Parts: sequence; structure tokens; C-alpha cells
Amino acid sequence: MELQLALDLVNIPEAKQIVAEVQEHIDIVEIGTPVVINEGLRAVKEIKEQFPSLKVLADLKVMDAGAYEVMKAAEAGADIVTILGATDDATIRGAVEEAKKHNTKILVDMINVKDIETRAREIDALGVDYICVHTGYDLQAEGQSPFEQLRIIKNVVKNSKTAVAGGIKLDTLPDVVKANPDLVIVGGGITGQADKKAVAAEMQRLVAQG
Ligand SMILES: O=C([C@H](O)CO)[C@H](O)[C@H](O)COP(=O)(O)O
Repeated sequence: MELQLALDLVNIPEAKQIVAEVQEHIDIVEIGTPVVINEGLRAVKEIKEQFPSLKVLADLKVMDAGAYEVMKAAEAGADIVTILGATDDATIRGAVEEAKKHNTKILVDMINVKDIETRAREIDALGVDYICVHTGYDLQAEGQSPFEQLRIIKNVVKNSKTAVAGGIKLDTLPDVVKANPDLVIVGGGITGQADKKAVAAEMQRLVAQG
């Protein structure tokens, strides 16, 4: 089980500062969608250059032009690129094909997919590397969480790795670990804490038990 730090509400210098603080306790750094929107793929490039031993995920949430978007993210140094599960199979196939050329991985984000079970089965057959259940900020604010969806994909996904994101904190992490995803994604649960290093270290310890 791996731990991914999601960086969303920061600029590039702030992102570098946080990664420097917690780098020994995480496996993957996510350059979040808001960071890519604000800073461009330069954020992926600069983080990869400064922290070459960490994997970098570009959270592009691609909905169209899968091959092209993956190519650009891979050129910037991304190890993993996100595609939306709600898009069409052609976009996902194009992304998977392009990713193979660059030794890049594809994570499909199931945010706002209505029938998670059916779509997860379909996407699992397309050769993607990860299928991720995800409750976004706006539904987190309405009290929703991704934990039930994680149990659903754990039952149907046979080929891809499973991942979970959306409001995971230190106190909810033990239950997430029990569900045994391959990848746990944490943003505010680390970045919003006063002692980020201590929280990341404790999360790393819990994830290692999974
Ligand atoms: O993908 C995310 C969100 O859509 C904003 O871009 C977050 O990285 C993801 O939800 C993890 O962050 P937390 O919910 O703060 O743990």
C-alpha cells in the first residue's frame, strides 16, 4: 500500500516546501488540479526535478484528448496521470496506449460516476493502472466520503490497482487501511496540519501495516 500526498491549494514554492518537509514519509506527490490550472505543467516539471526519487502524479482529470494530454504530462516528468472515469472508453484507451510509450501510469478517477460497480468493471478491462474512488471537495462539504465506494471497487476490480481519495484524515485512515486499497491519497489531512511531518510519518506507519 502506498501513500500519496495531494497538493492542491498551494503555489510552486509552497509545494516544494511541503514536499521537502514530508518527503521521507510519502511515495507519490500529486500536483493537484488547482495547481496545474494556476501554474501549468511547470509545477510537475519542477517538483520532479527537485525530488527525483518521488513519483509525481499530474492530476489533470482528463476528459478528452487522452493521448495528447498524457504525452504532455509525461514530457513534463509525470509518472502517473489522471483520467476521468466518466469519460468515454476511447479517451481512456488513447491515454493507456500513450502512457505505455512513456512508461507512465494511468489513474482513473471515478469522481461523480453514478454506477461505480458497472463502470469500474468496464474500466478494469481497459488496462489502466489504478482505479480511484474519490469524493471531491464539494461533496465532502455535504458530508459525503468515499469509503463505501472503496468497498464496491475492491469487490469488482481484478486487474488494476485500487485507490481512494477524498477527505482522508489520521482518524479515518485505520478504517481505510482495513479496506486494503493499493494507494491512499491524502491532501488536507496532511497539508492542513500544523506538524505535517509528524502526521505524514504516522500515516506512513499505518499504511505500512496494510
Ligand atoms: O483531487 C482532489 C480534489 O478534486 C481537488 O483537486 C484532491 O487532491 C483530493 O480530494 C485529495 O485531497 P483531500 O480531499 O484534501 O484529502
